[in-house]
Amino acid sequence: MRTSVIGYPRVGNSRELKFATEKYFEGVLSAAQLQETATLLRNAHWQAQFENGIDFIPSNDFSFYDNMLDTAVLLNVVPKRYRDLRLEPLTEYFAMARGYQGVNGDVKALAMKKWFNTNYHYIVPEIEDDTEITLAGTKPFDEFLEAKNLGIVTKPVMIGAFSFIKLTKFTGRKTLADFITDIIEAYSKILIKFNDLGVEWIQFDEPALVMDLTADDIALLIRVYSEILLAKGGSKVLLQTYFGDIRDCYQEVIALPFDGIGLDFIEGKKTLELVQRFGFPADKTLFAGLVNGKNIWRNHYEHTLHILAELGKSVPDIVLGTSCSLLHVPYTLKNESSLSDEYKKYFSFAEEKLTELAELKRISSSEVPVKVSEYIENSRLFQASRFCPNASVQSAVSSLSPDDFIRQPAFNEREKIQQAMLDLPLLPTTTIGSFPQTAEVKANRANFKNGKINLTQYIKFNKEKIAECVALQEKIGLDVLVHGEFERNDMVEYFGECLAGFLFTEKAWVQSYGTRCVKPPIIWGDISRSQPMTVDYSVYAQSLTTKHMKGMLTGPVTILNWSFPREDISLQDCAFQIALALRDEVLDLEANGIKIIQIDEAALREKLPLRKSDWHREYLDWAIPAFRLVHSGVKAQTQIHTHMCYSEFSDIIRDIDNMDADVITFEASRSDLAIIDVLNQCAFKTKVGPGVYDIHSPRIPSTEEIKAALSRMLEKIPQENLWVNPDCGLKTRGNAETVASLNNLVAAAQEIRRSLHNENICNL
Ligand SMILES: Nc1nc2c(c(=O)[nH]1)N[C@@H](CNc1ccc(C(=O)N[C@@H](CCC(=O)N[C@@H](CCC(=O)N[C@@H](CCC(=O)O)C(=O)O)C(=O)O)C(=O)O)cc1)CN2
Ligand code: MET
Ligand SMILES: [Zn+2]
Repeated sequence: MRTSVIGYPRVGNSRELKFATEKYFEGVLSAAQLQETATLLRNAHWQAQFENGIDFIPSNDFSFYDNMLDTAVLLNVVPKRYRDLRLEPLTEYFAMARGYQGVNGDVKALAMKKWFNTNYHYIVPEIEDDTEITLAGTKPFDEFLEAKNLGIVTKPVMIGAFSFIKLTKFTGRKTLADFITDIIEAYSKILIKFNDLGVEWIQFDEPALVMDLTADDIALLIRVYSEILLAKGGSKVLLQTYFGDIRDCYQEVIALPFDGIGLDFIEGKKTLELVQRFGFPADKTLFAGLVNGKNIWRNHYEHTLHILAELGKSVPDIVLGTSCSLLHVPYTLKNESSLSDEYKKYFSFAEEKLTELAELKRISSSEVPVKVSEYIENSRLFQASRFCPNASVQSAVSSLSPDDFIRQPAFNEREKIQQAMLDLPLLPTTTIGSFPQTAEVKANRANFKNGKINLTQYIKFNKEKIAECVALQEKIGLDVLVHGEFERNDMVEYFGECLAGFLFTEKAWVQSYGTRCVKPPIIWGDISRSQPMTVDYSVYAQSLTTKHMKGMLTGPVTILNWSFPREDISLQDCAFQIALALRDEVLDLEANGIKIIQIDEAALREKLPLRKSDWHREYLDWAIPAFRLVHSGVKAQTQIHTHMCYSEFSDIIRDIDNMDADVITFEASRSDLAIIDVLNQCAFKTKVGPGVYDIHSPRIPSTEEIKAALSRMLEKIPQENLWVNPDCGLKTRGNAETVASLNNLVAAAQEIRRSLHNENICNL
């Protein structure tokens, strides 16, 4: 049996790519130096896979920012506004990813969206009417040759044409029909080029096939591949799917002239059934995704070998692989020196997953698999229960009643009470919570962790930063203030560290977007709160100002979705455990005089099942109640805010309203305010702060630009319901651009307020 990896992490075992790229952005490293780091990383990643005897090692999975963006650039899908900047190729590439503000012009970044149900984000390509789609680059070919020169034969991977089309925006009058021939031709040229290079296998990633597909989608899939595959020559083509099963197109896919088909047996609930029911062609290779590419738990060999045996009954040629790219897991447990082996033996990061593939290959080739020592050792891990339960947490969850999920009084009644109590101006201005996590803020935390400073010194520094931040916000003229989140490494990891039931890693970084990484905590046991987590800092911040200070918490669904969850209890139970812990925190904040409390549910949309039929039953029916459980105990006077990143929620807008928050802020600027129409159509009751500028870019928005955004919002949103705020937290930004942007935001709000005031008087 052979083994395959769909994709490998690229940020570097010690985040080398992140640091090099950020230094390149600062002008400290040259493009050539950045390229050198990239080369070293690619080599190291191929080497690690080679040493584990992986038979199908990916190339072209490397990216300086994102693979969708790479594909767009390769296909010449570069919008005119970036081409007009006349920049060097690498600078133009980063201008699309992050925006550009410099001597050559001022252009916003392309939109960024969640990559299916992961915390990774991709750049949304834009095809304009005059876009000339053609093969315009050499990256996949160069990287194949680079590996070949090291003596490693790789399987180049590309985002497949179907997924590329589905995730790309057509911005002009023309539609897909006007471009399809060119897209097919460009992909055909890619195949011809691979064929010329003597590539044995090419992998086309088609995760979009696990979504609900229409008849038109299926027709498109068939057309695209019937034509592209005519060009494959001697090379073999693997159609790789992941993040679910391909129930809507399985029969069509197996009838197409692919040489291999990659299926996900982890998230694909129906994958095994599909293969058994409809069969698998004898002339094709099945790439069976059985080593989980998303979780960090050891693979259960007995289970995996059982599925392989089942498949073996009807499929002659099977390659064992990962269920998706390993991009979504950290590099290696070898970096973890504090975590005890008692825990570590249950975990498997990317490198350990390579070992698992190697071990499974060895075991399955043995005469008596159950006698192989690795098999025996693995079985032992799964025999005993490893969790130590917390009876009081479990009983609190099981005794929840429907009333615990309902806040009283109803929205309309408390809206009036809050209006009188809070005395806010029209179009109140606020921020999402975090202020820049500057080098000194990170260094303070690093020094405390390394024992260079003590707890008192650590807290003193954070309080000084809070005081500066409050003074700054007052100077800028914001209405509702925040403490700035200087004590938080990350909005999820911080709460994980405060709550019982979580485990932590030191270096287990996973890429989220561009150079930004997260270190998801691991849920090990039942979750509980042993002491207040945010009250001291919030109360201190409130003591410095007469304006309202927002308490700031991360919601239960987001904490769960951005952690590595345990797999022995349901996600619902886990979310309710977290919700109960946060509920106590909310009540403590309220009891200590905090009048506005924000409970971020940044990741609520992320784990919405990819298929509509699963949305409510499998997810929303517990996720929305988990949020409600956190805030249902507060008084009418207390205003509950929530925040969601990426406003891809038009299709679940009712559920969002049903979270029953008083105010929601969300990302809107980078997706062109598209959500505003939806809010209007569905008579959304919650007050809204659609972000007026993009914080993922260092670009400073002008006052005029923000005023234009607000004017557009006011066409659809009643003025008394509108808040003014950036898209998301400011932690990734620098101080200078933050102050400039917020000054413009407040100026824009004040000007619009004045014109509304005059209008309101005229209307009297
Ligand atoms: N979990 C999560 N997912 C999310 C978001 C989020 O905020 N959190 N936001 C959305 C966008 N995604 C984002 C993901 C990461 C970051 C981000 O800023 N990450 C930071 C790391 C944040 C962090 O954990 N910082 C730690 C560790 C900092 C660090 O690198 N320390 C150095 C040493 C200290 C120094 O730099 O001086 C080290 O460990 O080597 C801290 O501050 O304590 C980064 O990549 O740079 C932002 C947005 C969606 N998904
Ligand atoms: C990714 S959502 C971020 C919310 C958080 N309160 C912050 O401002 O950083
Ligand atoms: Zn956000």
